[in-house]
Amino acid sequence: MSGDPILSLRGVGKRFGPLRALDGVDLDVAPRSFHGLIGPNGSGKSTLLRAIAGEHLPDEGSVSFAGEDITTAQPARRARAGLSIKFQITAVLKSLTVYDNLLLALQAAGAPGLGALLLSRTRRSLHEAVMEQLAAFRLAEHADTVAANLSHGQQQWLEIAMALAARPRLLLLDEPTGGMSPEERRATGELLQPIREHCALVIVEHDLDFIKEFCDRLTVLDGGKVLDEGTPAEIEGSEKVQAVYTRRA
Ligand SMILES: Nc1ncnc2c1ncn2[C@@H]1O[C@H](COP(=O)(O)OP(=O)(O)OP(=O)(O)O)[C@@H](O)[C@H]1O
Repeated sequence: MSGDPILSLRGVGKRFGPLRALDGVDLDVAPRSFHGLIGPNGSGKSTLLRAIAGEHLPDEGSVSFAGEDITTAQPARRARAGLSIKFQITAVLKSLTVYDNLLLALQAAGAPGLGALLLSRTRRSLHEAVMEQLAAFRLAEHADTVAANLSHGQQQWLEIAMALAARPRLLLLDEPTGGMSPEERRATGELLQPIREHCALVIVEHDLDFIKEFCDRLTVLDGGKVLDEGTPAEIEGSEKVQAVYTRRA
């Protein structure tokens, strides 16, 4: 990898009782690169993402982000350092409009306390940023739509737009295309491309065709260990990986 990685994991382990969900995982993610985590069900992908996010602290090993050791840092400190997460569990407030959801995310990113929402001056000063971000995720024409009335795919895009509100240097996505139509899935790949200008991405996905199209590198987990790592072409040609997927198919 040329230059220092933005994210670096060494020997990360996580147990749940007797189960070793992660076992000696190493991972390096270059700045502004897209890195996919793949592997069979139960191989540890979500647990690894949660260890990076700070939702589960690892029992062993280290996690460093932008040169800072964040192995045991609270999620808020990770966010301040420039790490943002969108998980499968929705963060969208469904009774609010699309516009107000994104406004809240921008205010939470820039100003402490939600009371600022009541200040119309704050709303005005953020209007351009809200509309720009909505346009980037094909949601501008739905600004006044109540979030509950969006399609499933549009709700996912709104969540991603919200997770990007703080201009993070690394975004973590856990199966963002789950439940999407093929067209929404393709569009998601396109909508994520421009974030490369300022942000790296670590993404968990089951859809191999989707992930190999737009990730620079892939890490394959199996039984909590790294089975292989490489470019999508290298992983596609990996006999170890093929053996695991054939075994589970
Ligand atoms: N909070 C928890 N408590 C106990 N066991 C857990 C917990 N979270 C995950 N596990 C177990 O750890 C292992 C790895 O789970 P994880 O969800 O990380 O896998 P995954 O690769 O993301 O799977 P999937 O593709 O099905 O989402 C599984 O055996 C799972 O049952």
